[in-house]
Amino acid sequence: MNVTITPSSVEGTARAPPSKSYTHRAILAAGYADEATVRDALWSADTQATARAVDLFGGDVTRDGNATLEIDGFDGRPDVPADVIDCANSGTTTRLVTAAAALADGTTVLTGDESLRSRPQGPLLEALSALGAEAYSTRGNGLAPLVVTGPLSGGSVSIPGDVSSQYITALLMAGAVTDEGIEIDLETELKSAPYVDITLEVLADFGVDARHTDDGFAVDGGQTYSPAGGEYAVPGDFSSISYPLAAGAIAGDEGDGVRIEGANPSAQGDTAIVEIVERMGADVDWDREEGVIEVSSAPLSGVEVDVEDTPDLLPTIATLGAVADGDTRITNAEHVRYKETDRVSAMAEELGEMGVETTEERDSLTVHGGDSRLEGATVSGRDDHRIIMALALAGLVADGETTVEGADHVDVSFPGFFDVLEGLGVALERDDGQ
Ligand SMILES: O=C(O)C1=C[C@@H](OP(=O)(O)O)[C@@H](O)[C@H](O)C1
Ligand SMILES: C=C(OP(=O)(O)O)C(=O)O
Repeated sequence: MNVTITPSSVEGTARAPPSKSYTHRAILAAGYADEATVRDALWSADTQATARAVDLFGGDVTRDGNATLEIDGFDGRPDVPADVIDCANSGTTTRLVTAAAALADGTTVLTGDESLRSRPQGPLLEALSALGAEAYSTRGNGLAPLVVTGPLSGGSVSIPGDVSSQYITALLMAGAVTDEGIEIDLETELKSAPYVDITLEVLADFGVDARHTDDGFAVDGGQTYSPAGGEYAVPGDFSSISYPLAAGAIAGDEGDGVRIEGANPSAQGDTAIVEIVERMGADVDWDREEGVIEVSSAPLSGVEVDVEDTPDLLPTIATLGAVADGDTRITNAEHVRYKETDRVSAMAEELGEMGVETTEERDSLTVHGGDSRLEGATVSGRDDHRIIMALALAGLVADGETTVEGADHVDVSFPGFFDVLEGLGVALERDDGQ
C-alpha cells in the first residue's frame, strides 16, 4: 500500500497504542509461567511473532476481544518446536526466543524476513554457546536462520553491550528458569539501556528477581514466573506516541492542538520525546497522573539530541529537525543502523528526496532545517515502520503531496497509525496498488 498525504493541520484526540516492548516481554513471561492474562496488549505483526513462538514451545496464546490475551504457558521448559519459528520482522522476538529455545531439550530453528536476516545475532549465539547450548547461524555469518540446541543450565558469560540490549533481556528472561541462573558481564558500554530496565520491571511484576551488578546484570535460576493476581497490564507506547506528538508540534492547530491519552509514565526511555519536543519550542503539557499529553505547534528550533538510550526516536527527531530552524544534531546513533533498516542512512536519503540537507557520520546525523524547505515527493518507507511514520509526518508540512511507498508495514508496531492521522484531520489517500 502507498499512502499519499496532503499537507494538513492536526487537532483532536489520539490514544497511544500499547507498548510493543512490554507486550513482547509479557507474552513470553506468560509463556514461561503456568498461565497468565495479559491486558491492554499490542496485537501487531511483531507481537504476534512472539505469540507464535510461545504456541510452538507448547503454550497457547488466545486473543479475547481486542487487547486481552489469555495465555497458557509452557511452564518453565519449552517443548522442542514442531516447526521453524518465523520471527518475521521482529528483532525482539528473535533475540528473546533464541535464548528461550536454548532451554529446550532438542533443536529449534528460527528465521525471519529479509530485514531480520540481516540483523546481528552473533554475540547472542556466542553467549549461548559459552553457556553450554549449541547455537549457530546456518550461513556462519552471525545472521538468521539460526539453529539452537539446548538445554543449557546457566553460568557466567560476557557479551558486548553496544550492539543490542535485547541480548541482555533474552539472557535474563531465560536465566530465571535455568538451574544455575545467569550472570552477564558487559564487555562494552550498554546502549539502549532503558530497555533492560523495562525487562527488570516486567520480571519483577511476574515475581522474578533480576538485578544490576557492578559489571552487568544477574538473575538467579530456579525461579517461577507468576504475575500478581494472574494478570498483567501493558502501558502505552512512547515510541508510538512520538508520532502524534511530533505531528502536533509541527502541524498542530494553534488553538486546540493534539491531546494524547494513555501516556502514563513507565521505564520507557522514549518518554524523552516529550522533553525533546518541548526543548525544540513546542507547547507541551504532560499530566503524568492522568496519562495525558497536550501539544500545539510553535516555531521549532534545532537541538542536539543523544539517542544512546533512545534509538527508536531517531526517525521522529530527524523529521522534527527538518521542520525546525537551524541544525538538529542526533548523536550516539551507530546502533540505530542495526534496526529494520539502517535508519541513519534511510532518513538522510529519504529526507534528501524531500529537499532536506543532512550530514551523515557513522554515529551521528545532522539535519539542516530551516532553509531547505520540505518539498512533497514520492519516498520509500524502506519496509520499516518507523521510517514510514516519520516520513508521513514530514508530509504534513511539505509543499505539495507526499507519497510514502510500502506504508502497510506500520502494522509492525502501530497498526492503526493512518486511522489515527485521519482522526486528527489529516487528508490522506491509501492506494493498495490494485
Ligand atoms: O528490547 C526492546 O524491546 C527493544 C530494544 C531496542 O533495541 P536494541 O536493544 O537492539 O537497541 C529497540 O530499538 C527496539 O525497538 C525494542
Ligand atoms: C527496532 C525495532 O524493533 P525490533 O528490534 O524488535 O525489530 C523497532 O521497533 O523500532
